[in-house]
Amino acid sequence: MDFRKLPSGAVTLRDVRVPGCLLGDKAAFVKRDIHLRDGQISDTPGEAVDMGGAIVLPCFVDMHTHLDKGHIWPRAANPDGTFMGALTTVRADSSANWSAEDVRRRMDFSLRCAFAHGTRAIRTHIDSIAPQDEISWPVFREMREEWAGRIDLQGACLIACDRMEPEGRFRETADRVADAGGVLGMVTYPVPDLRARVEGFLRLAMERGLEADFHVDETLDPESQTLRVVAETARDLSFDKPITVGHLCSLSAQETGVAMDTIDLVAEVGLNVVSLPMCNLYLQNRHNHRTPRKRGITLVHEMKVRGINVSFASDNTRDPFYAYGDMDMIEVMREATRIGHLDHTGDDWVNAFTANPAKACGFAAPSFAAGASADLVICKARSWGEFFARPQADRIVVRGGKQIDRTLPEYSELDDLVGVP
Ligand SMILES: Nc1ccnc(=O)[nH]1
Repeated sequence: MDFRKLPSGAVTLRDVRVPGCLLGDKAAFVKRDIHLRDGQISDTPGEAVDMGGAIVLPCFVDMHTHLDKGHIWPRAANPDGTFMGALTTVRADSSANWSAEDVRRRMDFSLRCAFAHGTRAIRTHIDSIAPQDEISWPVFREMREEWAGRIDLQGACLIACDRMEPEGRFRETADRVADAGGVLGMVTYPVPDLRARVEGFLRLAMERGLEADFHVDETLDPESQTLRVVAETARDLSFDKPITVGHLCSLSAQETGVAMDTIDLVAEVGLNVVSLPMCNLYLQNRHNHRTPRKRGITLVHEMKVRGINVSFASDNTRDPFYAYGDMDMIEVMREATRIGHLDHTGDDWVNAFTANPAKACGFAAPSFAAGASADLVICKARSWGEFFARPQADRIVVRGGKQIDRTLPEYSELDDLVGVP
């Protein structure tokens, strides 16, 4: 198997393995040949290439990112690695530096990384405390257009619940989001009038026909139970668009009965869950010079058995909320598998990086059927053991039937924006 170059015309990938769960098959992998022709998966063979049993995955969906914050680290490092350190550092940097040009160049950098690693669709949160919404949303719209056909982009506004005034300036932000075809997003903390705020927020979404996406309980304080308020309010309002809830770290610190009761409610209301294990591992349970004891990942196994649509995503990249990351969903798979013990628990977790996030966000479902767009990631691994043992840096990414150039952008491109390390 030549892992450098596929032929440029119609091709048959001979002897590849597709995860069975992506084909509705119970087997861990299904061995088959895949024909690519005219940009699509085809029934008609092309030039045969022996792939030696390589795993083929559909391109990834990264449903929770922050492209507007990406790569500010060199000029805005988190001083102590904590959540508060992240919040205050980002606030200062955004008010000082987030011009349209600054946001555009950093977003484009992240999109090029994501594309090179094999991601085809991304939802990004966009910090939208006025007046930043006026700067970042037009940039997002430009980028979405520029990247159409390579990466499908969705935007969700991001604002803390105590800054979100449903009768005030936030109405304008909601209009801007609606006008851009975006998703209404908010961070929930345990504030005294949270229920009224969530209700006001969801009513704004309903009036505009918008989906909702919440950052919820990103803390290990077991008393932070805003997930219940989001679920109950959505149920009481009969909110009928998809809702995504992200983080949910505090569930992992709560007494089991309390947490399970809340998860049952999440299943009943049909919320989509996205876990961000890399960012959680970085920020949660951090006290300098003390070894962390907790991982912060939400209760993904308990959710999965209850039929909740569970996904994983990148979250932040090289910013104060997460110092590392490269928009690489195979890194997310590797880390999530280690952090959350996704191994030894069945063979269908790959859905949580492909089909589940597509469903949560309404992106096209991955498909290996003839006629589907040929958007594939091919790895030099014949089992999950081989797959997870290496970073798959030599993967092939095929988009629209063609192998893409996977060269990553150089960090030095951003030196004039963010400083030289
Ligand atoms: N984990 C995060 C919470 C809030 N904002 C972010 O950018 N990231």
